[in-house]
Amino acid sequence: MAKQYPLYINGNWIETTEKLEVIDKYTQDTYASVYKAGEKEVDQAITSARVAYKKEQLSPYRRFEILKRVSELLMERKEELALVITKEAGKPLKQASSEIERSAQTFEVAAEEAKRIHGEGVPVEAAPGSENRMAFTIKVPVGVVGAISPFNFPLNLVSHKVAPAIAAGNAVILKPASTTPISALKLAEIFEQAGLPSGLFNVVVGSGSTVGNQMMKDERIDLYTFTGSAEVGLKLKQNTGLKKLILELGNNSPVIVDKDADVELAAKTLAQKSFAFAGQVCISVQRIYVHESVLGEFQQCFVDEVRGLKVGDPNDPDTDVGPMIAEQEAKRAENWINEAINQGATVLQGGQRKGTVMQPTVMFDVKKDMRVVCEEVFAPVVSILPFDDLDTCIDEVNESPYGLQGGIFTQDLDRAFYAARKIEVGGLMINDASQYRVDLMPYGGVKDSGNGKEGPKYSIKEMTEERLIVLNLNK
Ligand SMILES: NC(=O)c1ccc[n+]([C@@H]2O[C@H](COP(=O)([O-])OP(=O)(O)OC[C@H]3O[C@@H](n4cnc5c(N)ncnc54)[C@H](O)[C@@H]3O)[C@@H](O)[C@H]2O)c1
Ligand SMILES: O=C[C@H](O)CS(=O)(=O)O
Repeated sequence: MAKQYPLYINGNWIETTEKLEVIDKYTQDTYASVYKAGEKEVDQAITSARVAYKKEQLSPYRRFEILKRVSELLMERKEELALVITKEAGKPLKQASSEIERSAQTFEVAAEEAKRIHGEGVPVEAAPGSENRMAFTIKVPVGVVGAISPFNFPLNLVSHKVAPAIAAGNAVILKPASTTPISALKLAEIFEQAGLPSGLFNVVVGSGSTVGNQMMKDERIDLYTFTGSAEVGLKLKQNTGLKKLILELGNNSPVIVDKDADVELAAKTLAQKSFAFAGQVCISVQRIYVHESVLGEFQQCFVDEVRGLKVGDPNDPDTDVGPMIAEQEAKRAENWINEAINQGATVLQGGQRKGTVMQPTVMFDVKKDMRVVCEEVFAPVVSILPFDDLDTCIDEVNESPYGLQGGIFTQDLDRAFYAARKIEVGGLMINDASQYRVDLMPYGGVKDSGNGKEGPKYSIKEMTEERLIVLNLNK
């Protein structure tokens, strides 16, 4: 029988009357089931977070110790946890293992940051009439953080919310994606083992329209941190009133291969990185703008590399591209490809789908208003778009409503920096794919890709308030 996972509320493992099945995304068999949170459980989770926040004022050093221990335990349980991600998300094993390592890093960095939370001196004595005053700020936690996470990095994107929230002294209620909730429940086990007091971390599983909806309307949550689609991000913005809201949303990442690029480096890097987790990564390369003078060389090398990717069973340690999260998503990608073909596009490689597995696909002869180009494809599909003038290319790059990360391959520093100033993104990679991310760096988008930054140091800034203290002295 498939393993059953209870919810984690106030340090207790809770079984409810309804269960949700978690499917193995490759075999489509039932992998596990999870007890679903109803209104009562969501309410209990928020109440216990509020109570624990008031009661459990952990010192920064204690927060450091707990988060450091979580990081160690993640590494100790790496194999088991990687397998969970492979089953519940369909992520190829080697990419799932790397997610565990990254998650351990996220916790380690957050642990260190817990010891560096401080305010600053404010020179109020410089203002006329304030000569006898001194002032400084302190950083205080926001209180209760409501976190809602997507399916594609079920552990590390949860870690990016929970680790900084705890480092900053907050309590958390997490709603993971209902397709991939097991990693989050495993994290709760690890927190318990690491000694986090009850109530500071709670996991409630259920759909967006029930659990998510209830969370976003509850006045007792002080800050929301959401990663997911722009569509749901907008709903949160419309429903969370004046509460603080961090939004990490979608993208359709551009990368430019300029006339003086190291074409082989560009082609190999982009082929290796663009199809990771079947393109279901928010910073996946989607639009590759290639200078006409290097187009032939790039295309040949890129397509050859893509042909070498191993596609299929995510349990195979050599697999590069596994299944998508659901057949309906793979069918959507297939429809977008066919729609582009009907409008004149050609397929240089791939294009076929078998169940949930979509072949890594390279499109050419595309137009900028085709969905595979202008919307977020979130599938293993990239388009090659030729250009001859860098300014016109940058204008086209910036026509996208999104702006998370992008890239440019060039050996000309002037052109690289020119592009860095002009391209409207949260992060630009020079001589790398848009997918570059290490967990300590500031990460977040502009325009419809959201607002606020993640990366422990930056999330802690978002998840604390700066309080001013002024001393009125006699002399
Ligand atoms: N910018 C980033 O850092 C980043 C990272 C990963 C994924 N993403 C984006 O996430 C999307 C894919 O993930 P997804 O399909 O899980 O996204 P999604 O928006 O469908 O779901 C994200 C989360 O929101 C919940 N949700 C759904 N409807 C809700 C509602 N009405 N109220 C409250 N919560 C609700 C879901 O249950 C899930 O937990 C892509 O657009 C991708 O680009 C962005
Ligand atoms: O899907 C988007 C993620 O933010 C990518 S990563 O985990 O940061 O690499």
